[in-house]
Amino acid sequence: MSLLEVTDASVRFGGLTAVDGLGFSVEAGEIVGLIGPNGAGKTTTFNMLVGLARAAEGTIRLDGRPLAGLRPHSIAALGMTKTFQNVSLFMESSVLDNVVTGALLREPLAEAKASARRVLERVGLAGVAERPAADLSFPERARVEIARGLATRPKILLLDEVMAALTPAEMEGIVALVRQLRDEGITFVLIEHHMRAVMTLSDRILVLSFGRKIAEGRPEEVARDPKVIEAYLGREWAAEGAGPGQARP
Ligand SMILES: Nc1ncnc2c1ncn2[C@@H]1O[C@H](COP(=O)(O)OP(=O)(O)OP(=O)(O)O)[C@@H](O)[C@H]1O
Repeated sequence: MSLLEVTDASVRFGGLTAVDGLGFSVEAGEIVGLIGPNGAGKTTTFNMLVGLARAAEGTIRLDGRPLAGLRPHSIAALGMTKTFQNVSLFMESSVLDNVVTGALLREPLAEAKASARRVLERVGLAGVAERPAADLSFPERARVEIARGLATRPKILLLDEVMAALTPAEMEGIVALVRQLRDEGITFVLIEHHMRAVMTLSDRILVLSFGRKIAEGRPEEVARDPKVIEAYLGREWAAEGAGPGQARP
């Protein structure tokens, strides 16, 4: 049995089908990349998985358990949570308090604080625990976002563009952190527009276009798939070759 199994899932917003008959599975210990053009349905897929968007059709199972009708906190308690697109920390709050919000899912405040400190140690941020999140560098903020997810003690953590604001050199540290966390037993699905990062990190890649899965396979297979090059990669490779990634928010 796969850790996560999605079968024929669709999400609609009025007349728009943002996720269209999607099926895929994720094995425990994998790092799976989710790529595709803007508007392809990647974030909606994550929202559907964690209970923030309702699947009109299809089934989602975590460890064999159907998630239909469950709210985000219940799904997080079962072991799946996501980070928010482009990092969305409480900037005025301390790094520690940002991470405590994740730990409070499972524990009362005093224990949650102790757990959050352990998580900050794990991601290399123990030294900045008391600082406001706004004081941190972009790579440190990406670590806090990951730490907040980790604090919920996920089996599977969905990362939504946590590297969006990073330079290629800064991404290397996050890539190494994700690998380390996977080696410690956490499964990842990541949405990322930085192709070098997603290609290096992922064991397997799913490609979405207009809400449908158009390809799936090992990074090198996906990278030479003509459908993927046409729908997405041609543009992304060209953009990366032309200069630095996205502007910082
Ligand atoms: N809450 C919503 N209400 C209506 N339409 C929505 C909503 N959320 C997303 N959509 C639409 O659903 C489609 C898929 O959007 P989604 O954000 O999932 O794409 P994405 O692949 O994550 O894009 P990006 O790479 O730009 O983040 C888009 O057409 C988007 O405009």
